This record gives sequence, structure tokens and C-alpha cells, in this order.
Amino acid sequence: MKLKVGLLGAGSWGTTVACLTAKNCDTTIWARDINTVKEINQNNTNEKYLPNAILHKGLKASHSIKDTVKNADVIVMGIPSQSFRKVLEEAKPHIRPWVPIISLAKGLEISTKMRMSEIVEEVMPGHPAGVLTGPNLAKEIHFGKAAAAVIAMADKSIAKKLQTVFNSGLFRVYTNSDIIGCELGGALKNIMAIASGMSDGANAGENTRSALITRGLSELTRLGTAMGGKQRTFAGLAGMGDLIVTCSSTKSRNHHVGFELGRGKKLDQIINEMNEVAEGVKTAKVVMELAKDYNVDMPISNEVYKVLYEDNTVFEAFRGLLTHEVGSEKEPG
Ligand SMILES: NC(=O)C1=CN([C@@H]2O[C@H](COP(=O)(O)OP(=O)(O)OC[C@H]3O[C@@H](n4cnc5c(N)ncnc54)[C@H](OP(=O)(O)O)[C@@H]3O)[C@@H](O)[C@H]2O)C=CC1
Ligand SMILES: O=C(CO)COP(=O)(O)O
Repeated sequence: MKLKVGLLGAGSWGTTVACLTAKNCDTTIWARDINTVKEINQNNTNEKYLPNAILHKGLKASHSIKDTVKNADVIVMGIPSQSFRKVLEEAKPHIRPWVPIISLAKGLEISTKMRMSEIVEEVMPGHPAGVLTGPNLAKEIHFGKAAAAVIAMADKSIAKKLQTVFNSGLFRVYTNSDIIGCELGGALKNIMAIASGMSDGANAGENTRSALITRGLSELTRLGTAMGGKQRTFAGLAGMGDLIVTCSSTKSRNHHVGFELGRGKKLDQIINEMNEVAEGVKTAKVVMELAKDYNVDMPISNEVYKVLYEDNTVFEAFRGLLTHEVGSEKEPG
């Protein structure tokens, strides 16, 4: 018997992952927008989020959270971080006991500074929590480009079982038991992608981008390990892998935000012109607080924060970084 997947959120990544799981499992995707539900069921498309894509024919869409989750063996949360808790709370009364809940989100909740698996543990105690993460641009994966990802869960045997839900020929899913590192890698790299986009938008050059990626990795590893993540995780798909793709691709929404800032546009205008989430914009706020809480130096994130929220220019951000003391490569800074 095929496992049943209930996936909440029909944005670009939620829809892409639903098409992947539909290859292996009976999959129902929930969208709050009834037109998206009708479009998926009638045309096998989701033009708003995946233009020109034909979705898996077996994928069913529903406008009812209850119907989506009530028989599911696995719940997948394709909801952005700031709405994750609200949607999970709505689904909670209908989810069967002990069903694993896997997050696709790459961000931290602003009001609590929590990771998504921590929210799952708080809202749904007893349910195994996990994250699917890695260098996974939805618009490439949907169109059949090969990619690798990580499913991270504390319980290795459940992770192994769920590997088979997401894994397919061109989408290779590895397991990892370091859920803290995997979630933080995904959330923190978005801020570095904004920095890299700013650098590209301002035409700073490829050496600059490379320096930002490398020092960015060092910076996110510092905070990530201070918070309990494992150093090796940050050198893997969930860390370096995701950092490289998001910092170098014009398909990344976080890179796009940075790029437009680098060209002199204002943040409000950039966000208003987008119809997709760029998690790094909000995560930057949380990360500044975490850097203080854990007493970790985060010069790149700090400069990104000042451009996003203190009206600093991209030029001032570069000057800030260039005047930051240069120490040993192993030391902060
Ligand atoms: N896109 C990508 O390449 C990847 C994205 N991710 C992560 O996956 C998560 C989801 O991203 P993605 O699918 O790309 O986001 P999108 O911006 O493409 O879509 C967001 C989806 O969430 C829904 N949504 C937003 N707020 C709410 C709410 N309050 N209640 C119900 N539904 C809501 C939207 O519904 P509506 O249309 O009605 O607004 C939409 O379906 C993010 O954390 C992102 O960082 C991870 C890997 C790759
Ligand atoms: O996480 C992603 C790729 O792994 C997607 O990045 P963006 O949210 O910046 O598009």
C-alpha cells in the first residue's frame, strides 16, 4: 500500500515537492486559494508559482486542511516560516497520532526565534519532526534538473523510511540526524544570498561574491555551531551546498532582493513587486538577536541588516565590511 502524504502550502517549493512525492505516494496538496486548487485539479498547473510547468497527473489538490491531513501518513509543511505555526495549529486537530511532520521552510520565527522543528515539537508534541533541505531551487527541480537534498530527523529509522517518500531518480535524498544544523544552514544562507545579490547588483565582481560566500560560510557555521549544529553539517548540502546555489543564482528570491538593493531600489518596492517569499529579509532580524544571545560576531549579516532596516546604502555595507578588522582566516571577521 502506498503511503499518503498531506502537503500544506502550494507555493513554488510546496508544489514542486508535492510532484516529487506524488511519484512515490498518494499526495494531496492544500492551498488556501480556491483558484489554485481548481487549477491544479483541472489543468495540472500552478501558473502563479510554477509558470509553464505541468504538474504530476496523480497530484490532488484540496481547499480543506482537514481532508488533506486526516488520512495522511506524513505531513509536509510548505508554508513560509512566519505563517508556519498558524497553519500547523489549524491542521492539528485533524492530524493522526504520531504522524511525522516535515518542514520545507528555511527561516526562523521572528516572535520566538524558533526553528520550524521546534515549533512542531511545541505545537504537536510526540510527532517526529524533520526538515527537507539543501540546494534545491524549485524552478530547476520541477523542470527535471538533477539535485540532492537532505532529510534531517533525530530518529534515523524514520528518516530512512521518509527518504523513500521524497527520493526519485533525479532528486537524491540523503539522511542526516543533525536537525539543528540542517535547519540553521537553510535559514542563515538566505542572508548571505542577499549580501551576494547586493554585490552582484552593484557589479562588485566575482572575486567579491566568492569572498562573501566563503566568509559567509564561516559566519553561519560560527552561529550554527554555537546553537548546537554540527560543523560537518555546514560543510554539506544543507550548508555549503545551499549557500553556493542561493548566492550564485538569479533564480534565488533572496539573491534577487539583494540584487535589486544593489541597483539602488528600496526594499518596500522590491517586496511589493514580488509574489514569492524571500525568507532572509525576516530571518535577518532574528539572526541579529541570536548573534547577541550567543555572543557571535556576524559582520556580513550585520551589514545586510543595516541595509534592510536602518536605511544604510549598499556602498556603506561594503565599506563596513572592508573596514572590519582582518584577522586570521580561522578567527571571526
Ligand atoms: N522555492 C524554492 O526554490 C525553495 C523554497 N524553500 C522554502 O520553502 C518555504 C515555502 O516557500 P515557497 O513555496 O517557495 O514559497 P512561495 O512564496 O512560492 O509560496 C508560499 C506559499 O505559502 C502560502 N502561504 C503563505 N502564507 C500563508 C498563510 N498564512 N496561510 C496559508 N498559506 C500561506 C502561499 O499561499 P497564497 O498563494 O495563497 O499566498 C503559497 O502557497 C520557504 O520557507 C522557502 O524558503 C526551500 C527550498 C527551495
Ligand atoms: O532555498 C532555496 C534553494 O535551495 C531557494 O532560495 P530562495 O528562497 O532564495 O529562492
